[in-house]
Amino acid sequence: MTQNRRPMPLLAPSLLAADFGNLQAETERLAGSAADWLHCDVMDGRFVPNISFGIPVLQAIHRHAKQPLDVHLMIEDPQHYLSAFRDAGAHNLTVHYEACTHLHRVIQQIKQLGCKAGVALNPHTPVRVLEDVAADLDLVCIMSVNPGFGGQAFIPNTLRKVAALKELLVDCGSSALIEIDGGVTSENASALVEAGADVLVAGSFVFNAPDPVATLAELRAQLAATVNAEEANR
Ligand SMILES: O=C(CO)[C@@H](O)[C@H](O)COP(=O)(O)O
Repeated sequence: MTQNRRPMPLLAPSLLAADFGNLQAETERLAGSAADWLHCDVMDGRFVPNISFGIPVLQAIHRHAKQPLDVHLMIEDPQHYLSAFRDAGAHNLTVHYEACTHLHRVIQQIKQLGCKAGVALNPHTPVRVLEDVAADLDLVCIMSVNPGFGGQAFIPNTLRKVAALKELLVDCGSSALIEIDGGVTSENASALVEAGADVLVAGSFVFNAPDPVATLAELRAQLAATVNAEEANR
């Protein structure tokens, strides 16, 4: 029996770590890079103890972006703002499990808007809470730091969580991608992909590097080697 080749993991640099004074240049320089998506962190100062940017800034990023915008809403009551973020250019809309009383309804709303629907889980939230919505999801984002700030240390328990989520998605017949967000570097990227991650978000590792475009290319090459080695051992 022939087994399907695993798709290459996607890279989503987080613009939270970019130079906000030069967002046009920061976005444009990623145009020809190994970035598959541009990760945009929206924070409201309520769900998380920080405020980043909102709809007008997302609109501005979208004007200059060549890649789809992967929008991570770290906000309370996201249901009130979904269509505004879609209109501003969001391709993926990810809401937090912890911020949604009526999560199933919010997921349906995102899909009705024509966006890909994602749910993010804080580090303390077990993956099993997604059992009854997994089949409807396009993306599950596992937070590997506590949300709110860039530049934090990766939480090692994430690796166990990725494997548990992979199992849950298979059991539920879900084709949702597994995204990891927070503290991702070349040190943990291969282990994350081996555990089952499909999308890696990296902020400070990319933007604090002397050459973010070269860093993305190196990460892409590293992950290609990881996947190829995995295929060779199957
Ligand atoms: O959502 C968040 C933080 O809340 C992340 O997207 C960070 O922006 C990732 O940044 P690094 O941990 O890679 O610096």
